[in-house]
Amino acid sequence: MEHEIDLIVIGWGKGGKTLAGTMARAGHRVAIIEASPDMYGGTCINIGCVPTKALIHDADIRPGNGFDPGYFDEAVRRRDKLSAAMRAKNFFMLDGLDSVITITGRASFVSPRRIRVVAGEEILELDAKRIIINTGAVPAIPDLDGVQIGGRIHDSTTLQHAPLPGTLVVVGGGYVGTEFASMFAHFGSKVIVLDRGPRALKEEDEDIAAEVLGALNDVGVEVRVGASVQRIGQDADSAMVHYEQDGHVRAIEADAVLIALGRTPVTDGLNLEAAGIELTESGAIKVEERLSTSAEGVYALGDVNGGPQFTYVSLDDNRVVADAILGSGQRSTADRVAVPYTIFTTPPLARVGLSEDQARSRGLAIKIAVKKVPEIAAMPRPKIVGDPRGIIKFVVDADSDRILGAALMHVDSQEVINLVALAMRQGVTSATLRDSIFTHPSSTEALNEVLGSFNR
Ligand SMILES: Cc1cc2nc3c(=O)[nH]c(=O)nc-3n(C[C@H](O)[C@H](O)[C@H](O)COP(=O)(O)OP(=O)(O)OC[C@H]3O[C@@H](n4cnc5c(N)ncnc54)[C@H](O)[C@@H]3O)c2cc1C
Ligand SMILES: NC(=O)c1ccc[n+]([C@@H]2O[C@H](COP(=O)([O-])OP(=O)(O)OC[C@H]3O[C@@H](n4cnc5c(N)ncnc54)[C@H](O)[C@@H]3O)[C@@H](O)[C@H]2O)c1
Repeated sequence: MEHEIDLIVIGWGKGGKTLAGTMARAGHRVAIIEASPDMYGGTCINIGCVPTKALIHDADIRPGNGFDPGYFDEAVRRRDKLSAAMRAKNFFMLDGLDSVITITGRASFVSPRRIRVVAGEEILELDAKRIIINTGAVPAIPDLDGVQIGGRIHDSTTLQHAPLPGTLVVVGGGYVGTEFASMFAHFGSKVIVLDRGPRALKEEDEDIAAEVLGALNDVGVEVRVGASVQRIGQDADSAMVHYEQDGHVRAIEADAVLIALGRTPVTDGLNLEAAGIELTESGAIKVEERLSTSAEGVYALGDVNGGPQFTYVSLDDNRVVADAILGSGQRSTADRVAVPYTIFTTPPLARVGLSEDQARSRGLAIKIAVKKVPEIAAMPRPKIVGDPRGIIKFVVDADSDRILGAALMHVDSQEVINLVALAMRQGVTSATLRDSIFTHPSSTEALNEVLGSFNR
C-alpha cells in the first residue's frame, strides 16, 4: 500500500501533533504515525507532565499523614481517568480532520522521503515532501550491575503504576528525582534521594536550593549527595541499592527504586542512516536553528533534537517549523528569550533567566532583591492556602534596572514566573514591575514588596 503525502509526522508529541493540525487545516495532506495506542498525545499527557502533576496535587491535599496505600490507589484511578480522557481527545482532534491519516505503528526511514511503518502484521510505505521526527526521549538506564527496569526497579513510567512503596530510593536528584521524591513523601513513603553531584540542585543558588531541600526535609526526604550507585540487587522482599560515598561502600534497602538519571532521545530503530540524518555526540538528532536536519525536508522537533526537554519547548519548535514551511521563515530557536521552568516540588520552584551565581560569574553589575515568603507582609495568599514557605529572589541589572533572572519558590510560583518571563522579554524594568497593579490576595502582589527592597 502506498500513499502520496505532503507531511509525515513520526511520533505524536506536542510539537508534531500541533504542526500536523496546523498543516492539515492549511490544506495539506498529513500522516501522523504513533508507535503505541497508549501514547496518542505523547509523553506529556500520558506518562509525563499531566499525570504526575495530578498525582502531586492529590498528594499535597491528602488529609492526615502516615502510610496510606488506599488514598494513593484512589489518586492513581483519578489520574488514569484524566489521562484516558486527554488521550481520546488528542486522538480525535487529528483523526477527525479529513486531510489527516492517523497510523498506529513503528516508523523508520527507507530513504530521505520514504517511511516504512510496521503495524502488527501489516507493513506500509509512504512518501512525503516533508518529514517531521518527533519521537521524544526515554529514561536513561545506566549500564550497572543489576540495573534494569523490572520488579522493584522502576523508571518514571513504571513507578506511577506500582504499589505505593513503604521505602523508596530515588537515584538522581534532577527534575524527575525531586518531583517524585516530594510526591511519594507526601503520599506517606519514606524517601531517600541519591545524587552523585557535590550538592543537590547544583544549578540553583545555594539559598534557593536550601529552601527547596528544607521543604523536602519537612516531609522526611533525605538527600545524600556525592553518592554514586554501583549496583542494585533485588529479591521477592526488597531491593538493595549499593552506592559509594566518601570512599565508603554503603547500602540501603528499599521496597522500590526509581532510576531518574535523565532522558535519552529516541533514535533507535528509525534507520536514520538511510536518510543521511546525522546525530550529535550525545545522540540527539542534529538540527540547525530552524530545526532542519542534515537531510533536506526533514525536521526534528521536541526532546529528540537535544534541546531543553519541556513540553512548551516542543510546542515552540512547532512554531519555528510552521513558520519555516507556511510563514516568513523568520523564527528560529535562537530568538528565544527568557524561557522559564518549574520544578513541581511542594511548594514549586519556578525559575527564569540568570541565577545570582551565573550573573556574578559573568562579571555583570547586578543588584539582588531577595526575601523569604514568611517575611513578605504584602503576600497573604500563601498563608490563606496554608503553606507560607518559600523564597523570592530577583537578579537585576544595576545600570538599566532590567530583570536578568528570578527564582520564585512558593505556592502559585508556576503561574507568577510566566509574568516575570514576559516582563523580561519586553524589557520591563524592576521598578515598573514593582509599581504595577496586581490583584489581591494573589501571589503576584509579592513583587510590589520584594522589588522594593534590594538587599545587595
Ligand atoms: C515524569 C515526567 C514529568 C514531566 N513533567 C514535565 C512538566 O511538568 N513540564 C514540562 O514542560 N515537561 C515535563 N516533562 C517533559 C515532557 O514530557 C517532554 O519534554 C515532552 O513531552 C516531549 O515531547 P516531544 O514532543 O518531544 O515528544 P513526546 O511527547 O515524547 O512524543 C514522542 C512520541 O513518539 C512516539 N514514537 C517514538 N518512536 C516512534 C517511532 N519509531 N514510530 C512512531 N512513533 C514513535 C512515542 O511513542 C511518543 O508517543 C516531563 C517528563 C517526564 C518523564
Ligand atoms: N517540571 C518539569 O518541567 C519536568 C519534570 C520532569 C522531567 N522534566 C524533563 O525531563 C528531563 C529528565 O529528567 P531527569 O530528572 O530524569 O533528568 P535530569 O537531567 O534533570 O537529572 C538527572 C540527575 O541525575 C544525576 N545523575 C546522573 N548520573 C548519575 C549517577 N550515575 N548516579 C547518581 N546521580 C546521577 C545528575 O546529577 C542529575 O541531578 C528533565 O531534564 C526535564 O527537562 C521536566
